[in-house]
Amino acid sequence: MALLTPEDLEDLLNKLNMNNNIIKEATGMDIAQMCEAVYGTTPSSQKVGIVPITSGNGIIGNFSASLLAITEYFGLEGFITEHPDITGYHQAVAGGADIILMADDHIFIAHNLRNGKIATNHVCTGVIYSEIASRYKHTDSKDVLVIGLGRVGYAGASHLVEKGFNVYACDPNTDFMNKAIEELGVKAYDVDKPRKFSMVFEATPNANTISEGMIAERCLVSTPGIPCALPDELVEKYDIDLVMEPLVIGVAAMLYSVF
Ligand SMILES: N[C@@H](CCCCNC(=O)[C@H]1CCC=N1)C(=O)O
Ligand SMILES: [Mg+2]
Repeated sequence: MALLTPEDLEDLLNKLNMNNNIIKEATGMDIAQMCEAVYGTTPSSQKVGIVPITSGNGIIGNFSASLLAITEYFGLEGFITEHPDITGYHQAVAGGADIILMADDHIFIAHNLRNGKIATNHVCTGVIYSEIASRYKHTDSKDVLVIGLGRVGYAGASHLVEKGFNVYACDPNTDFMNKAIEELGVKAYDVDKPRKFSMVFEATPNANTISEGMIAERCLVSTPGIPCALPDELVEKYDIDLVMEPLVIGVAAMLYSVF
């Protein structure tokens, strides 16, 4: 899984506001409304404890600070514990946190200590970005293209199938592809028989995974990015609404999913 870098997290709130405007324009809803629609919840002044974790590659600069910024963006009180790891976890609980946010290199969780709900970043990221793609208002198609069937892509494809969309998917990993066909009933996107989609959800660690044959003249591409799935020439040539932000939108979904 691609680990965030401090550079990915620079200028986070500007990126959030920019993407929120694109989401509003393309779907008629902002990110808070979208999260509320998906999870049926709203914030109610929960206190969020953010615990830095030193395992694996260790603490990522700006990561905890980004989580605090996101928490406050949604009107919640947040705090970063002075210590990491177990000592930090103890400080978060003793400090009255209702929700704990913490991540090692494999799993990033939100855990609500009051109602027991727990969420992961990879599932919530897949769900919210695929939801954004599916709500594109400039189409009446039910076809959505999902590029990438790893932990994030699979969660998004599953969400779209549940919502009744026609999901076409592609992933170079045939095991991932077969699993999604068998378990979700997605159709394999056939590069030899290109179809042009107005709604695309991409979740891969590679650049330029979207080719010209895949997209309609006017389309919405929704992706956590890192790197960008769209080649520059396509962005110039077509009228593409691109929703691409590496962390905040996924964390917003995590919080709403445990309220
Ligand atoms: N242990 C570190 C955080 C490690 C987060 C690694 N996970 C990712 O980078 C995932 C989360 C969203 C996108 N990639 C710390 O507490 O500072
Ligand atoms: Mg990507």
